Amino acid sequence: MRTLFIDREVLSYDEVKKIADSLLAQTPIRPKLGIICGSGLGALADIVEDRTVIPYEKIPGFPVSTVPGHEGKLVIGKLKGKEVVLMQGRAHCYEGYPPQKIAVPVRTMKMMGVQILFVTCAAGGINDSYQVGDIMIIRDHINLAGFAGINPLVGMNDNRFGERFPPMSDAYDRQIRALAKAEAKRMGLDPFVREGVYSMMVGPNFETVTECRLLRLVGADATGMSTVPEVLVARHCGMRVFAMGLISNLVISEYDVDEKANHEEVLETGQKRSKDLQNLVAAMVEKLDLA
Ligand SMILES: O=P(O)(O)O[C@@H]1C[C@H](O)[C@@H](CO)O1
Ligand SMILES: Nc1nc2[nH]cnc2c(=O)[nH]1
Repeated sequence: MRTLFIDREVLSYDEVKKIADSLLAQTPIRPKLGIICGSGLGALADIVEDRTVIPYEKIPGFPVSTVPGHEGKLVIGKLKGKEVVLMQGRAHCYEGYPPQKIAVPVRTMKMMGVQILFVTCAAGGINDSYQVGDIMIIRDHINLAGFAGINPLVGMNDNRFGERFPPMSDAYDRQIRALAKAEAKRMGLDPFVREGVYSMMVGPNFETVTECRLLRLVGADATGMSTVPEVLVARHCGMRVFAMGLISNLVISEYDVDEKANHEEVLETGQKRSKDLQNLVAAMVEKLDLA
């Protein structure tokens, strides 16, 4: 097969299948739902029962998280009686991983039987009406990293994973977003729940003031350093996707002010909102049809 330079990071269909089979051999659970926990949001794993926990280091081919707030464990078990596989933390491109490597856990989940993927992240609020602690249901994204060629689908395409040119106009499942809004309302969380557009920069630095202003101009409501590669790969392999970002901080969009974005605030906000996120995810999972 002709190789592009990134192909050394692309695990083949058979290699991913091998990882999935070895994980399934360690548990009686057959997950249909996958969940990825963003920065400081790993407490979602606390509501998973009957669990098998496998550190990413023990899974050959998995990218290992290196940043605080990402435990780096795969948790397989039951949530509200439904069989799930949850990633307690993720790896990011800014840690030095090519996006093709970020794709590995998502494709592994698909081969384990996952049909629906929930993705969570921490994000900086750009929309003027957003406040720290808001939960933004992601309606669409802007793949700014993709504008610079950083896209996990770049490289030879194996049609067994998915088609060469996947559409992305319907990336975020309308029905599941409606379910999230309905459940948030029922639980009285609606004053904090928004729906908006997420933009992905690679990071690891937070944005400059002018970058924030640019992002606002192009229609982004919140910005982060993850989620998009996972969503692209999940849609490529035919999963339904739901994603939400916790507005962990507000971006700095005024020149010459003293405030600065920082990772400590991101983790603190995650802790404060962790119960609400757990409850919202649990309520949604209870109602999801995972036949
Ligand atoms: O994994 P997520 O996207 O939740 O993490 C965000 C982006 C950076 O990793 C970190 C910055 O504080 O939070
Ligand atoms: N790029 C970016 N990522 C974040 N993750 C959490 N907050 C932020 C932010 O303000 N900017």
